Amino acid sequence: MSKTIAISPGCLSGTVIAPPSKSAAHRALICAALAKGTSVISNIALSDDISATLAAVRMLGAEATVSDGNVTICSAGKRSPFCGENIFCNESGSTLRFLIPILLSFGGRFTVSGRGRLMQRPLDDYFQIFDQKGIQYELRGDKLQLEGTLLHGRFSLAGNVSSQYITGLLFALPLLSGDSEIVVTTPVESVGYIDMTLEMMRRFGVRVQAQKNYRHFYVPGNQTYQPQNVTVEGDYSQAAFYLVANELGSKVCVTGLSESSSQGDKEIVNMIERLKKDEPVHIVDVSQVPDLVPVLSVLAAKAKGITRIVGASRLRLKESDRLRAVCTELKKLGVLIKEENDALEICGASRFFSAVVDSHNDHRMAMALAIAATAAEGDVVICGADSVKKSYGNFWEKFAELGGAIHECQQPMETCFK
Ligand SMILES: O=C(O)C1=C[C@@H](OP(=O)(O)O)[C@@H](O)[C@H](O)C1
Ligand SMILES: C=C(OP(=O)(O)O)C(=O)O
Repeated sequence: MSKTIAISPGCLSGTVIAPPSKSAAHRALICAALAKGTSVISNIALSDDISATLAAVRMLGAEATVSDGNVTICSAGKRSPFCGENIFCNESGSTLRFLIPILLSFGGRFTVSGRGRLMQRPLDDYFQIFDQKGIQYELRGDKLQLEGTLLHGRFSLAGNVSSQYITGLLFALPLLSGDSEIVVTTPVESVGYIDMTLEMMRRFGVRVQAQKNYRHFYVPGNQTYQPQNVTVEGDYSQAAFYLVANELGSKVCVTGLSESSSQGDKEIVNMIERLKKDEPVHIVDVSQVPDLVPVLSVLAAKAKGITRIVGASRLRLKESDRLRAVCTELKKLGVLIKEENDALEICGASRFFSAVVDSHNDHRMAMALAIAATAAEGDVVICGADSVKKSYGNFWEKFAELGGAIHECQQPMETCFK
């Protein structure tokens, strides 16, 4: 049975260390697995997504030992072709899309699988590449069977569905026996994530030339990842929950964030400043920072004026259809909000009423609703609250440590209201 949590209104206060960046952790673990030698990746939190990548790293042939938030990875940097292995990615889009080209660089026959919504999230740009490159594939339910070997050459794909395809190719192509290029056929969204990939690859000694505003990448082949020790920096997309809570009256000091970070989600700091301005309409383009939308919507509901969150079409392709989920759940709290194809329009100065809301099995929804609950006028009950473990396993413990008034509910739901 999934967890249901009731939250009584009240501000949070205290200090919290931003959890390690999930995006940086995926990248560091993968680069370490591709390097020949020993790398130590420090400040790792074993969320479900990172655990999935860690398991995949072991399937790449690396030994990985976890101790006290540090992962020591000892790898030969390569493995023999696969013969029927299954790589389970749980619900992690990053794990799935980053790993597919890497696994194909070793070649053979294997399955990648997932659960929840994962295998329904788009893979079409990869399928088009497979059709062109003679890689066999069959998607059946939660399992994708693959057979073939990735060869160097020219790869073209769209830039507005998921940057994770580009990251996956960038990781794999330097391992191939000749040079490659990636041609991106539409303007690139989520550029900050590509920067994080290129930065991590540079740290592991691998070079790529990004050209024409990320529409073209030249990737020399025959490169070798060099082992590296990396400390994963704090996560701005998670810090965003506390930073927004502060705008709703809380006093949380978030430590462990790097001001020089290449995380696109650092933009939350500027977005908060913009929404403080007394303007009738705020237009916020989220095409580079999709993960901020659930909590940004909570902020917009309390800001002055109307906020239009635009450039948000890919939000429908995440753990939930996040445009539908945000709209449905904020409406239950009493917010005037409208969903469009690729946008949300939110009326500010809203009151949040007592309600039973649902996370849609989406960690960022659960956490955004928890922040809304701190400023509500009565208890808010969140169903599917354990979805937070996808990215932030101890979110509820931290929330309680900061003074969040939560209690776990037993069914039936009415017992949740005190
Ligand atoms: O590369 C990454 O680490 C990520 C890229 C983004 O996905 P898209 O590029 O598919 O928008 C983001 O939503 C996801 O949480 C993490
Ligand atoms: C979309 C997310 O992750 P992923 O794509 O890796 O599942 C997320 O963390 O919000």
